[in-house]
Amino acid sequence: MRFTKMEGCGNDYIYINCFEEAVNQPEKLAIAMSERHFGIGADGLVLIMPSKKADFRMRMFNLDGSEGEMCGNAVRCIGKYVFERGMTQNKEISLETAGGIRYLSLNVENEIVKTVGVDMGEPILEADNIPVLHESSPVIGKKITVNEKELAFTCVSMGNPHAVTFVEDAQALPVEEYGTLVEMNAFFPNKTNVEFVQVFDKNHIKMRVWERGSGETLACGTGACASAVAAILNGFCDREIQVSLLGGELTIYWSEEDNHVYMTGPAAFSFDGVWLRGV
Ligand SMILES: N[C@H](CCC[C@H](N)C(=O)O)C(=O)O
Repeated sequence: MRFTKMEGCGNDYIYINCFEEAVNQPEKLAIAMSERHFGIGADGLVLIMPSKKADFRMRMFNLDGSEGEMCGNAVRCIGKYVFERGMTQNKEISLETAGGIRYLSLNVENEIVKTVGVDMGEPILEADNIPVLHESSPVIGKKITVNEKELAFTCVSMGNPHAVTFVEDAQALPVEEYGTLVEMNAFFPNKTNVEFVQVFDKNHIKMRVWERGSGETLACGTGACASAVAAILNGFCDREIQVSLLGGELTIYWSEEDNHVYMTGPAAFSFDGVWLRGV
């Protein structure tokens, strides 16, 4: 089975073109391929598929085999993939995901996709729809105790669930220890992705992420959007924010006009390969 390794800000997935390859057990394949010693090594698996509702369809699986509804970094990578591999000539592309249809806008120079802008839609702030167990919406400052330390979370769904907390020093934080505890906390019926955010100024934040089903990754596109929305809701930032991640930079803009969140950032090919094991 042919595959392609791509990354967006260091958030790396294995991409399979399902117009050419058949994948029968994506959950198992995600676990096998994502494993670094017996597999390829990645944060998970992404399938590029035909769609009845949009130009293309994406399914994404975390490294533990669980399916995520949305993935911002993968959405940008798919834009680069389908354009540069001749699957479309369009620079405006619609993509069906389990979290809704997303609209991509490719910035192309000499037939190379330099960056991809994505209309990530409206952030979901109703507790029941994130979902998080909480009496009121929006969910701002929800207290969760991890290892005897109380943290306050702002909860946002970008199609997939995120819990964002603001910290003094993101670099010094025990992200793995705190991340697991929050991901698994009973307040989150579908578990959650967890973001630790340090505010530099009104237009610049740093984010580390603990991803549901994958652990700490170098970046998370939906997490960057959720963190920007949370920073704005808490009055820390203006509507255009640069998000510095361990693996790169994203620009997020939450429009007052249409309430949509817009993400712009890079996408890159790493290598093509052929998978020789089963699942
Ligand atoms: N890294 C992805 C998000 C994956 C989310 C996944 N871990 C989930 O279970 O929701 C991003 O760039 O948006």
